[in-house]
Amino acid sequence: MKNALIVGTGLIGTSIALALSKSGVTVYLDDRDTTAARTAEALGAGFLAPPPDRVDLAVLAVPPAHVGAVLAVCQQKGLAHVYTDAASVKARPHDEIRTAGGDPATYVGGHPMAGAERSGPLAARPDLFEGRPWVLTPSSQTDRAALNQGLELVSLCGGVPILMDTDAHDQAVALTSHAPHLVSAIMAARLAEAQGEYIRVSGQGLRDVTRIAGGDPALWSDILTANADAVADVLEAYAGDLDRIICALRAHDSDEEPARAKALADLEELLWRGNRGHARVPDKRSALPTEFIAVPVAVPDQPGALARLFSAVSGAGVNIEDVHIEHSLDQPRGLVELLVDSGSVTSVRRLLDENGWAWQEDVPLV
Ligand SMILES: NC(=O)C1=CN([C@@H]2O[C@H](COP(=O)(O)OP(=O)(O)OC[C@H]3O[C@@H](n4cnc5c(N)ncnc54)[C@H](O)[C@@H]3O)[C@@H](O)[C@H]2O)C=CC1
Ligand SMILES: O=C(O)C(=O)Cc1ccc(O)cc1
Repeated sequence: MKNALIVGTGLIGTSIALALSKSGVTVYLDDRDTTAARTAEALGAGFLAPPPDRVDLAVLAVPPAHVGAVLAVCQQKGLAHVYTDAASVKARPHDEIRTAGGDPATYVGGHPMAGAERSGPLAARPDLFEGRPWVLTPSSQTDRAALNQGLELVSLCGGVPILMDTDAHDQAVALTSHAPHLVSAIMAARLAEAQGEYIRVSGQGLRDVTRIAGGDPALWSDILTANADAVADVLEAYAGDLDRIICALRAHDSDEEPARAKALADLEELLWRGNRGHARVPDKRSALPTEFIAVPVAVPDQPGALARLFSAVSGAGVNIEDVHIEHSLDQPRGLVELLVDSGSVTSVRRLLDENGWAWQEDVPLV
């Protein structure tokens, strides 16, 4: 791929543009919000100018409801040889392409399974898609060349391609992304009016399960309404579990021994099933080929402490594959887990010792 056009320079479009520019692709930027497009250009994502000739690929990183119409306009102008999008739902945009007068042959649907709860170009990162699944949804009308260009895009962004049909994609993300987003919002919504005194008593777990509730409500209502039936099916299954658990909690101190036993069995069954489901959630580690070790390090809650830690470790050319930070509110320190290649652990520990960092026993992750 020599050149590309990104339409929609928010979080996802700018992240794709940054990754492509880093790989030497000439990137042109377009957004109906000129501030977003200028910001993306200032970040080094590409050029805010119409492409002088037809580009190899146009990526439409606009909200799902806009994909069909934007594609039809871009195709009418002949801006690119091939088109893809990044929308979190696939069946409805695909149908809308036909009604908007678009050509399905030069289009392959796409959905990178990476993002954030923040929107806009300032939240973008060139490594956002590194090791992450990226679904492509070619239809029977998609040209082979369009699929190949989509695969090249995924590869240039460091993603892991997964081919699916649009309905299977939408059912999958209802389970893994859309219904979980709503549950996160339901939990966070309970806190909106709660007493401040209660909110103070919050642990890291609450932060984990409510993080995605910070997402843009306008974008998420577009996503959820475009996949409404599949999301409602998953919520009904959650409701079944909730009903059973409410009954179990109400019956746990019943006078009847069989009722107490059933209540406990129902509660434990859900908790064990939860453990099994949690163990199946893939993360970056499972997409990476080598064995990684987590090295936990105590880090003081001081300005510049993280920067000093990273520069100490990267001194030996060690690549930090991932970082988990456990903040302890009201504590003068946090725990930072550095994820490194097993072959680098000895040098990492030596560097930490030499620079006065307290590390704990390493934990093999795979
Ligand atoms: N936020 C996330 O974590 C993820 C989002 N996605 C999908 O990526 C797409 C973009 O989402 P974000 O980057 O998060 O949103 P964003 O709000 O950060 O960026 C969207 C951009 O599209 C522009 N835009 C809207 N309509 C337009 C139009 N008709 N023509 C030109 N520009 C237009 C907006 O001005 C905005 O700058 C959405 O379809 C979303 O479903 C996919 C994966 C993750
Ligand atoms: O913030 C996160 O962790 C996400 O999982 C973001 C995300 C949001 C929407 C998508 O369609 C895909 C990924």
